[in-house]
Amino acid sequence: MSEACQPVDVAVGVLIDAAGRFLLTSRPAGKVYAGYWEFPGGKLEAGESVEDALRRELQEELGITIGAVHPWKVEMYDYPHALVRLHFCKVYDWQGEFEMREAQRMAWQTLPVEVTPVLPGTVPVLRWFAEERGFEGPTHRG
Ligand SMILES: Nc1nc2c([nH]c(=O)n2[C@H]2C[C@H](O)[C@@H](COP(=O)(O)OP(=O)(O)OP(=O)(O)O)O2)c(=O)[nH]1
Repeated sequence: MSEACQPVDVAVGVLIDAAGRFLLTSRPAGKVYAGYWEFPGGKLEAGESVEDALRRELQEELGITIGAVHPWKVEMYDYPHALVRLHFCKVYDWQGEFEMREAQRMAWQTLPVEVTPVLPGTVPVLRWFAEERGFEGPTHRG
């Protein structure tokens, strides 16, 4: 029971390209919410900072080396499987070719997001983008 109350810290990368599009990736088979679209990232390992974890995860999952990490917002989300604390960071530069090392899919998106379904814990980010960009209307389908 006590484990369920302890939040799991997750580093999440919001990659933004020169055209203002952001990168979503689908969750691989075998994970909870497989097939749902999210921003790439993963859990912090013991002793890791958010930035360290993000660099490691994006290298492992996407094969890219990221440049500066800009912390954006922190959001808690209470799933049936876990309470997560999501550390969303903006990233504007990276090196290397994208490789989907976990057989995920990737999609550069703008508002409204076309891919579906979107992970519940990802939806707030789309609202923040909408506020920043003066976008009105639904941010995603479904
Ligand atoms: N990467 C990512 N995770 C998110 C987002 N929104 C959201 O609620 N989450 C949740 C889903 C999961 O419960 C958790 C991330 O854990 P994960 O299982 O993907 O992390 P991981 O890659 O370290 O996985 P593993 O090594 O334990 O298999 O955060 C998001 O936008 N991106």
